[in-house]
Amino acid sequence: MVSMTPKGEMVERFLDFAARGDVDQISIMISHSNFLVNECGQNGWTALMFASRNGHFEVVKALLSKGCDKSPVNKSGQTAYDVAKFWGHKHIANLLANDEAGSLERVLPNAGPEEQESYFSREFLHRMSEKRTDSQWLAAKQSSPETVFLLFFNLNPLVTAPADEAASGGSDMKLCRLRLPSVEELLRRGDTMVVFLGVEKLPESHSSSAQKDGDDGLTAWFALNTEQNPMDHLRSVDAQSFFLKPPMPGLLTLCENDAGVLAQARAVLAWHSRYSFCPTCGSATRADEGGHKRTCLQADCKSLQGIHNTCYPRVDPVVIMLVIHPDGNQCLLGRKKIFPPGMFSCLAGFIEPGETVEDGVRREVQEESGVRVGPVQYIACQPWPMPSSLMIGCHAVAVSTDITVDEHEIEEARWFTRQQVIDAFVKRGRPPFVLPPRQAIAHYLIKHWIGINANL
Ligand SMILES: NC(=O)C1=CN([C@@H]2O[C@H](COP(=O)(O)OP(=O)(O)OC[C@H]3O[C@@H](n4cnc5c(N)ncnc54)[C@H](OP(=O)(O)O)[C@@H]3O)[C@@H](O)[C@H]2O)C=CC1
Ligand SMILES: [Mg+2]
Ligand SMILES: [Mg+2]
Ligand SMILES: [Mg+2]
Ligand SMILES: [Zn+2]
Repeated sequence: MVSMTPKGEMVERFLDFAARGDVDQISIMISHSNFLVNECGQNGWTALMFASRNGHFEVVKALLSKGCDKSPVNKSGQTAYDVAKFWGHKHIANLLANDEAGSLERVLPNAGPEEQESYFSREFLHRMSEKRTDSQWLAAKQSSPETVFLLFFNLNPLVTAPADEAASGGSDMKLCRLRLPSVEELLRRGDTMVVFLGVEKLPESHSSSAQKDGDDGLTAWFALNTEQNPMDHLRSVDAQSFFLKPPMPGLLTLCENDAGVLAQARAVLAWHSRYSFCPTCGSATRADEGGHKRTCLQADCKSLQGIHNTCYPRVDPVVIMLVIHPDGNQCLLGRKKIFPPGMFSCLAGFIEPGETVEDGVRREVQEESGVRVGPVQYIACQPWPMPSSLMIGCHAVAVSTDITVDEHEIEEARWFTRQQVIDAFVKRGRPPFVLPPRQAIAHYLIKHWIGINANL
């Protein structure tokens, strides 16, 4: 054991008071020895970092009032602000945020605390769920020339490429917005699935004076899916349009604006194609409520009693997590055999019945990598229409570091340093690995981690 100088001992005592939130002792010690406010202990942490880690607002305030410097970083490159933010002490982070030393947010503007818009999450339609039971209104909208129809063939959407495909690098595909004359024949066919998606949101200035002849002036959108080739039944469709497949990576090539409505439509249509018979008794079912419900036709079926949740479209919750090494300076990424060469991503897994998000994170990480996880923090989520997952994105702190991969699920898992991750982002030299695509929440979780670690 290395012996400490009297000054070193005093610093450690001061830091201990800060970590424990003892504002009285902190104030007494500062009044005798003001230099303590900027001292760091053997592990490289200042009193401000300890107080920020443990959420001691009064200590942070006392330290700041004595002119303590907010800019020092610990061995992981984190300021006190980063530490407060990571551990979810927002009021402390706000107090520290006025610091000119700031964080990487200026460099990585997406790393802010505001709600994150993810690919597949943009909603430009108002779902108008109250209209799903209004069959007259739905029928009127289905025969209106203003109505927009999106067409799917075996769940693959009809799209057009941007005019200058080369310039857009093959992305920014647009969903074809078809009108009634194009799809009239398909609508008459009994095997076409029809789902009401919503109406276009109106500008604030819209008033009821826009209504004419009993028309509410709202533009409705529907999604259609067929399992028979629809080409012979379509009229006046752009010759350049085509069905986008396979879904991965095809669906990631849509423009941001269309990705959200695609996610909504595809998930509901996929549910219809997988649940055409009653999952309880096997009888035939009928699509109701604008395609948002399936009702069993067997009058005494159990599915019609109590909470008949089998009758509604499914959403499967999936946890996806960036696991951070106990040293704060490395993260755990894995690769599945089906990933493109060199790509590593966050671990992920389906939540099991009766499980919390936090427990799901701990179980999946341990199953797939053998690493044990302590604190878990929710970061952001993303609908993932393959076919209808909701990705719940978290950061999680490891409490063990040895890796044993479950070879059925993961080919390899490795700890990568922050520097290696940054090299992968900026593609410096020969990057040590390839990041998941920017449209995937895994990409955001990794970027967010770099963003909350300032001063890199
Ligand atoms: N947006 C993003 O950034 C990312 C999205 N994902 C998505 O997350 C989802 C889940 O990730 P994944 O690692 O595969 O999950 P898991 O680790 O839970 O493993 C999936 C396997 O578990 C079985 N399984 C258990 N429960 C379910 C369930 N409720 N539904 C389906 N299969 C189940 C299946 O086995 P079997 O097939 O043998 O029956 C499946 O292959 C996938 O859809 C994946 O595409 C994953 C990573 C990144
Ligand atoms: Mg798993
Ligand atoms: Mg998994
Ligand atoms: Mg699983
Ligand atoms: Zn039934």
